[in-house]
Amino acid sequence: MEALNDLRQDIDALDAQLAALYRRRMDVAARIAAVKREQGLPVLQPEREREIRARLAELAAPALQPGMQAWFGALRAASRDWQESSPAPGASLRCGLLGEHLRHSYSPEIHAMLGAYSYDLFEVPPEGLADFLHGAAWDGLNVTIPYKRAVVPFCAALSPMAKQTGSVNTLVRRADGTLYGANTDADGFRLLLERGGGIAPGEKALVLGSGGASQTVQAVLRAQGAEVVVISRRGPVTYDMIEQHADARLVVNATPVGMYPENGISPLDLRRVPQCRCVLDLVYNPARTALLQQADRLGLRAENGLSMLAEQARCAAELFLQRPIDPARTAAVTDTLQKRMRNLILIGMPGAGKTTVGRLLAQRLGRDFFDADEELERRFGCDIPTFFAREGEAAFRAEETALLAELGRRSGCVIATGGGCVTRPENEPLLRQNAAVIWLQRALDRLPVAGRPVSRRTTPEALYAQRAAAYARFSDGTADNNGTPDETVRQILEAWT
Ligand SMILES: Nc1ncnc2c1ncn2[C@@H]1O[C@H](COP(=O)(O)OP(=O)(O)O)[C@@H](O)[C@H]1O
Ligand SMILES: O=C(O)C1=C[C@@H](OP(=O)(O)O)[C@@H](O)[C@H](O)C1
Ligand SMILES: [Mg+2]
Repeated sequence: MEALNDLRQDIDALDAQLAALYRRRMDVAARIAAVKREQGLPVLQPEREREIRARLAELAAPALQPGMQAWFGALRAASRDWQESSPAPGASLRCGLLGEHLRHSYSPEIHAMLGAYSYDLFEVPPEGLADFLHGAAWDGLNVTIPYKRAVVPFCAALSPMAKQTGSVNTLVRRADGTLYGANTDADGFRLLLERGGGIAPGEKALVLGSGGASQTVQAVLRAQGAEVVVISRRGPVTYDMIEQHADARLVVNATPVGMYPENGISPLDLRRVPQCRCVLDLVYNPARTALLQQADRLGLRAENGLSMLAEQARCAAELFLQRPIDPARTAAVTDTLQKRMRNLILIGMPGAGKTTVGRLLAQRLGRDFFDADEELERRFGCDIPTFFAREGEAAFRAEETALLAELGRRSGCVIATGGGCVTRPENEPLLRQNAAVIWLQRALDRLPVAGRPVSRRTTPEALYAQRAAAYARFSDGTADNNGTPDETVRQILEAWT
């Protein structure tokens, strides 16, 4: 007979090993929790649970199965509780954006995708700046206008780029309480430049504007060996001297010209820079400024400032958290933001379902909905046939264009247009500046004509022949509306959100 005590020693030793394995298992579980959190995955994934149970079934004799499955089931439940409650790294950090007047900022949204820290907007008047920086309300900050230079004297140490440009957009309070200032706008612009195809040493780049953002852009371009010419209204090289730099290969807009709500204005006619192959606009609202739309038309590479915004935030988050964040996250953040910011605009034949599908789509997305025709009827104080009869089509089109200019500069809305909005070429940039424009298609014999003055004076076939090319030119893609409105909405959600 074996001695009971010896056997108990064996059991105790095994328990000690199991306890050590348990600790290791929980450590791995916490790391899994961090990855899941970063990827937005739930802790419990039933598919994975099924897989594990099937695998365990192979690992013990049938007689041991019930007990072992129960035991591992309890282990996994404890692991899930642990994953739910394990604190995310940085969860206790208080970060935010420092500025004087912070209007709508995308930074809280972006940082929510990058880390678990809190992120607030800190509006501080100039006379309160020193107290705020010395105060205890924050651990890490992004800095914006007008403080990027003003915070430099408060820093005990600066990153090389912050030192070189005299501009700080990221501040962290270090363990010893002193402040470290960095310029991650430079990282952001480096990425934007790369997306635009880069610049070769000796190539000429025109930088529009001479303010803070321009200083950072210039420093990055010079570091890559570019010949930088700064164009500004009052500097040594003004806009009327551009022809002397017609050999420039790259144009960077570092002015706020064309930025919301001043949409539609361009700082420069790109035809004056005939050798240019790429245009980078630091503006990201609207997504396609007048400058970038012209670049598109001329067949040039064109990039807005959204990826720069996302990359400067990712690099700032690395400093807040003191750990690396996968560079691929920038593309994911940019994509999410771009989809959230842009309008979804429906165009297409009268009666194709723009109003019906648009309203439903907005409802599904929880977005604001605007129907151009309804909006005009409200303004006219009468329905569209009455307005057509009284004022004529030209007057209607003029009002429609003015309305599209207003609606087109919004963000994140669903907009149903009137079927004839493609008859005026000037409406195209208004619609496209900040939107995915979707051509809604429905069989011509299903289109109603009642209440539609244009449809009543012609046939759907003739109207379609007149307009099809314009619908194609104005749109980024199509959606088929021959099924139910629900099906059409699903198609659009799938492809465009
Ligand atoms: N997918 C669909 N299935 C059935 N009827 C539809 C569908 N889409 C639109 N309709 C109907 O067609 C008519 C015209 O739709 P509407 O949304 O007013 O078109 P639009 O705004 O493009 O002129 C409405 O009576 C609407 O209910
Ligand atoms: O096709 C057109 O020229 C028009 C279409 C109508 O809108 P729907 O497309 O919503 O019917 C309305 O804007 C107006 O009657 C002119
Ligand atoms: Mg309509």
